[in-house]
Amino acid sequence: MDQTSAVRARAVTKTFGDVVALDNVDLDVTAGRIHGLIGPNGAGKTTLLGLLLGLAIPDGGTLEILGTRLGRALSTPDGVAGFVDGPGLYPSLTPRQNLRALASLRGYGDTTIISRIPATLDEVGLTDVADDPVRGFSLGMRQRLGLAAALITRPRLLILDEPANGLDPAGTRHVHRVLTQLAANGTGVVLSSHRMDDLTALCAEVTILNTGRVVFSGPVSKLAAESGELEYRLRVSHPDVAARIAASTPGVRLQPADARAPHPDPETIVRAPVLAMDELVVRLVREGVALRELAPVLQPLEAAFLALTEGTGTSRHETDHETEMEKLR
Ligand SMILES: Nc1ncnc2c1ncn2[C@@H]1O[C@H](COP(=O)(O)OP(=O)(O)OP(=O)(O)O)[C@@H](O)[C@H]1O
Repeated sequence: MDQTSAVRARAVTKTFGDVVALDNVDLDVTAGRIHGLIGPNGAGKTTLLGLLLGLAIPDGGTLEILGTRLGRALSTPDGVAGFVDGPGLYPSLTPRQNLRALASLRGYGDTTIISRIPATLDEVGLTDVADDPVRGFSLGMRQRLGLAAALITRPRLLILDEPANGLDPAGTRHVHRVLTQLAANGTGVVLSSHRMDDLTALCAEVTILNTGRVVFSGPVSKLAAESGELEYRLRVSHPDVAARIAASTPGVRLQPADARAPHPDPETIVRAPVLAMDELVVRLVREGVALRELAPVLQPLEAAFLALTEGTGTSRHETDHETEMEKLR
């Protein structure tokens, strides 16, 4: 057994009636890394997170968490914490009381855990509202408290479902810092999210699920490299000259400008592999065209995600819906 493995899933399958939510899924998460889990709606992410948290049992395959193979019992594996479908909180209690209650519910009512409550609330930025009822909290504040409830047990594997949901930019940065620090201290993190910017910022590795199957798993850099051509947005001092140079650079194709993104400076959109882009930039500069902005229209992770999953998302829901419609006709 690899000492650094936080999750090792092999050929995991889970079905709900006719729906195959997970189909022969392999997953490797290394201790001390943040591993992104992505997929269209209905891809099986929540189902997989639920298995890792011990909320359900796979129908087939094997699941090792922190070096221990999971049995058939429905219980959170030792060293694991987190939430799916939003954190479960008591609205009438304060954050401090919530953490006490959760600690004792999980059998962690000892003084060590209780004594960590103030520092944990501080870690997620809730000290000022530690004694206010959760009922009046915003979505972002609830998310922070959910994170605190997971952190207080000092997990070695943290499972999070859209932890930045409802957070403002400062809150998002705060949560990013907390997760990065946690991973630096050796905790493995599985982070399911639809927010590609969060995943790009935090994850070195991702697994992409589509209709219950793994369509990619590995380093984000490999995924970006495999995505081949990307669309780039250029803002330059002389757009007409830039368009002419782009059109004559091998491997570069001019694209229609993005009408949805009006901008005071006209933009040039091109599609090209990275080496052709290098050549274009060299040519622009040589011709005296100043480059003011050069950025991918879509982040490489998002582009690869769309390429791997486009047209198939929610297909099971649509099929179900169509079947229901058939019945009604
Ligand atoms: N308890 C359940 N009973 C029946 N079907 C279920 C159940 N849980 C999940 N499913 C089905 O399993 C499939 C995977 O669902 P899951 O919630 O894991 O997807 P997801 O990737 O988390 O989607 P989303 O991004 O919308 O949260 C879907 O087709 C869903 O309808």
